Amino acid sequence: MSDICNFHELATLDAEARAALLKRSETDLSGFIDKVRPIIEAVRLEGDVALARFGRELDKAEITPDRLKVTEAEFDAAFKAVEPEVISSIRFGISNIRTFHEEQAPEPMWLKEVRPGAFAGDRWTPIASVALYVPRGKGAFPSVTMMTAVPASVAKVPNIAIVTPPTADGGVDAATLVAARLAGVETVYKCGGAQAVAAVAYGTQTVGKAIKIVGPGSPWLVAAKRLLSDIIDTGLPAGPSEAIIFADGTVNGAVAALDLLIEAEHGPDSSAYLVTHSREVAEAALAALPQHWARMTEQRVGFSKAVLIGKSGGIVLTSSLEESIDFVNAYAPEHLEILSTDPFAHLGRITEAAEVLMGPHTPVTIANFVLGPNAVLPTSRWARTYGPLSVTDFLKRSSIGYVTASAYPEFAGHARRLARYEGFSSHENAVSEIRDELLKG
Ligand SMILES: NC(=O)c1ccc[n+]([C@@H]2O[C@H](COP(=O)([O-])OP(=O)(O)OC[C@H]3O[C@@H](n4cnc5c(N)ncnc54)[C@H](O)[C@@H]3O)[C@@H](O)[C@H]2O)c1
Ligand SMILES: N[C@H](CO)Cc1c[nH]c[nH+]1
Ligand SMILES: [Zn+2]
Repeated sequence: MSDICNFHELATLDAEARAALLKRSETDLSGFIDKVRPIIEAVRLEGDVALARFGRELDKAEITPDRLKVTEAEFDAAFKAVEPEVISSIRFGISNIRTFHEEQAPEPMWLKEVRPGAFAGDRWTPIASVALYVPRGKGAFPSVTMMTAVPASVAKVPNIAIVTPPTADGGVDAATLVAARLAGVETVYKCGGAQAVAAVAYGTQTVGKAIKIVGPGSPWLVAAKRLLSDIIDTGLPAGPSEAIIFADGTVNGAVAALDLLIEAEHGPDSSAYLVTHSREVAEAALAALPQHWARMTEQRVGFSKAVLIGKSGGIVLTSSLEESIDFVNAYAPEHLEILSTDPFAHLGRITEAAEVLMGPHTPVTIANFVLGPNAVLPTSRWARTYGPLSVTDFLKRSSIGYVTASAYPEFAGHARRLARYEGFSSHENAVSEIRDELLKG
């Protein structure tokens, strides 16, 4: 055992203790649900006044109802406030994220001739409106702005708005505004957490109603999305960040420790494990933690220590490579690093992970910010059914069908028979001789 980081030897754990390792802070949201219910109701009834009040109470921001929308002047000031080098890195990230998402975008329409003279396919069109949630509690997230705004813009959504908590001075994080404008989004509202979800679900005097909200956030946001999911599409479930560093023993354990700390530093509600069957790697990682903590800020040391000695983090020493892979698949992490000199040797057996980052030169940080794939990813084991945020989250699909006169008789015959079997007389009539006669006359 270690007092700086959990060290679980998997073979020594019973089934209950193993199952506990798979839990996340989001697994039980009951404490948050009850507290966000009145926030949602207040925003529904009072609109902007409630948004400003919660901004003052929860974000400790100097915010008033008339300042909820970011102005042109605030955007311009943001470009002056952010260092040119940071703006250049935002441009670099946006360019890669755009390249990735343009490649990912489906063809606007395809049609296949399923039988001679009969065609069927899909058409994709943008959703009418979307709100992008950019967190601002335990950090600033221009990267989340890039990751949500770029695919929305590639999808050509006509109404895109960002919602993000106000800063103490009643503004918005400057780099978030820079990223928004460079990604093509000009509407930004200063509200966060549950009140932001309620604002875009119901609309307020200032905040426009949206039909969908995407973007990650704290359990406050996740709880509100759950409560409002009947009236707004809440997209993929993206809560507190989490990662598994899966090491096969071919890369130095100190590197594994370095990467274990990446997502562990988001907050005490995050989850982070190093999973390896190599005792040497596990012990080297444990030994390296203090030297890495010595180079981190006090706040991030506090968060990552809380994760690594808490219920959702630490080092997991397995008895074989197979057992490591089974653990990874059972955990279904948001981010997975395959820390190996031959990562592709393992990729085929990893089936449950929202993002798989290959080899020692692809740490989570690079994918979080600038690689191109989307870093808004499903958490809390939702990677078993959801993928990363993508262009298709901002589009909807319609089926297209077209039967020509020459193909019609064969299709009508089969459809008629099935309509009669199911007992739908109107369905049957519509493909009977009645139609032939009406079309002739
Ligand atoms: N899954 C992903 O793709 C992904 C990406 C980036 C970040 N994240 C995660 O998003 C989260 C961001 O969280 P955050 O806290 O930094 O920002 P946040 O914006 O989600 O949360 C801050 C908001 O929480 C609300 N809040 C705080 N205390 C409250 C209280 N007592 N009662 C009611 N509401 C309260 C406030 O409205 C505040 O504006 C982190 O957990 C991070 O790990 C996830
Ligand atoms: N790790 C986050 C997704 O889980 C993305 C991010 C942005 N900034 C830092 N990290
Ligand atoms: Zn991160």
